[in-house]
Amino acid sequence: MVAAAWSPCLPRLAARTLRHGPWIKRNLNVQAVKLRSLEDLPGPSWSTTLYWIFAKGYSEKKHLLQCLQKSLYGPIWRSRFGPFDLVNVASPELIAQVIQQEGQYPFRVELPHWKEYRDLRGQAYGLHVETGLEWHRIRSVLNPKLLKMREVLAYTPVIHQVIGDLLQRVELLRSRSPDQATVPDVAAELYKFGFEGISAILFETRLGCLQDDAPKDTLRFITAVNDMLTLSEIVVLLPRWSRSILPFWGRFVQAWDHLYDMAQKLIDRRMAYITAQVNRGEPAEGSFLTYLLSSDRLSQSEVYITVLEVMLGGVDTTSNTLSWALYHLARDHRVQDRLYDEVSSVCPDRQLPTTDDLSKMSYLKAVIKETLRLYPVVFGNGRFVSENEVIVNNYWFPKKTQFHLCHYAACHDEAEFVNPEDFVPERWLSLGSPSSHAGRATPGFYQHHPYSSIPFGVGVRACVGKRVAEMEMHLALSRLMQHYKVEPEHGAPVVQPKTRTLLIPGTPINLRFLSRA
Ligand code: HEM
Repeated sequence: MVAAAWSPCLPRLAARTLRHGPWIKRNLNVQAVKLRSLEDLPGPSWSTTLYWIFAKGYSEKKHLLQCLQKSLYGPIWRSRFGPFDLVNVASPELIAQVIQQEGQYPFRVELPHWKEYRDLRGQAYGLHVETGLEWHRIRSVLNPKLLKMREVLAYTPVIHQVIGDLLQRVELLRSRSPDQATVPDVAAELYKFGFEGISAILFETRLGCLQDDAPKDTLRFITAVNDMLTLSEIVVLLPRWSRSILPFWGRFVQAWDHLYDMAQKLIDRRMAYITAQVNRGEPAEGSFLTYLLSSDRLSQSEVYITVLEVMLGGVDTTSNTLSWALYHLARDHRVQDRLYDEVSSVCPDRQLPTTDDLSKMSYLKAVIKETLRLYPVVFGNGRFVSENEVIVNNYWFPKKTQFHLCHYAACHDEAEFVNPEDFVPERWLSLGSPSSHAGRATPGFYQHHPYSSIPFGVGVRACVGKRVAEMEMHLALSRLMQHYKVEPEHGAPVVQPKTRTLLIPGTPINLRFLSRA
């Protein structure tokens, strides 16, 4: 129903009309309509935004600020804050219109503080800071190793090993808890899982993050990621002169230094190993890093920063999504039982799921999709359309307009999803499928606009780790279900999300893992 209203034609029409100024002809029988401009957009004043962020506590609830502003101004509005002048779009139709006009080399947002740090240290810019052809060059080196299904399948054995470590870790933590079942702060444990998993793929090295005596470097890395993401939001708002008085810039630089040092150390170690192999006349065996180092398409400095950035993309995202999935499964036994039935019928007797098996687990996939709809870890994304003028919703925008894609508001919209705050994986099953739930057959329940929930983004700039993330999450969740039934801790409070660059659990999630043996 909604999908039918979505017209891919507008951007094409827009592209043609732009050359003739801010006018658009809807069809041959209708007079040309004057397009509105940036100045015509509704939106809060500077002081209102400051009031919401600092007095009303939205600084850690930016996802809810999207919903509040959408309810006040409609699906498109302008907001100004610090150095930002944003056009916010918060409906699937308008998000689609922006993405379809993003140009050949889409650009998310300028990160002057990241760029400045890289300049300070003489490092390469990397995937997030580079633009245009340079970004494309790096991305085209990564895509074959991270987005081709055949390549991603090759990472399955090592991910199974890491999941084995996770299961042992859960056992250890249960055995230490007073009720022999509770694992405190599940997100922190899954963070170590995410870190170990992505390191095993990228550095071709096991770090041992899930061991009791995890290397100190690893723990320091985890703190540095947290510091860098938190400080990044602060540093970008502060004027340069404040750096000599306030501690934030110095701490931001220190956090990046830690991250870079560790990535460099791991890559150098692996490089020494590969060089020794080659010197012995043996073929260089390995996957991701060996490919990057031997392809000669990136400089050494680019390899350091690119691997680090891919790693940063791959830790918080999968771990938080898995944490929320377990949180809801623990609270909804109907969903958990159904998931367990699916996993145990496809893989009886705790057989290790293969990727073929995963393709038969539609409910498992629906659980992850629904988790990402309720908690899109990238709750708001950006498009800085620098090459083209853009028309969205009959507004004309000049080149260099910064758009904010309000994904959280879009995927929590009642017009798009019936009872949007409920966790209902059935929404994602096809209507006719035997596993769909007849009782949910509300009109529009199974039909969503294709841009209503796009947690990984869409198009050439979409998440480069999507396939790896899905593989990790599907394998980990199916194996956790084979071993445990999860329940909330007795008297556990409701956990609300908060924003810290990403959307994350606001308080620890403690769960009871009951053995299914
Ligand atoms: C639940 C898991 C994940 C979610 C929801 C997610 C989401 C996203 C989103 C929304 C973007 C921006 C896309 C755009 O601008 O259109 C992105 C970019 C990115 N993601 Fe992910 N991601 C996840 C996991 C991963 C993993 C596992 C990796 C690493 C293997 C990764 C690496 C990256 C990188 C490097 C970028 C930047 C790509 C570029 O700028 O070209 N992500 N991700």
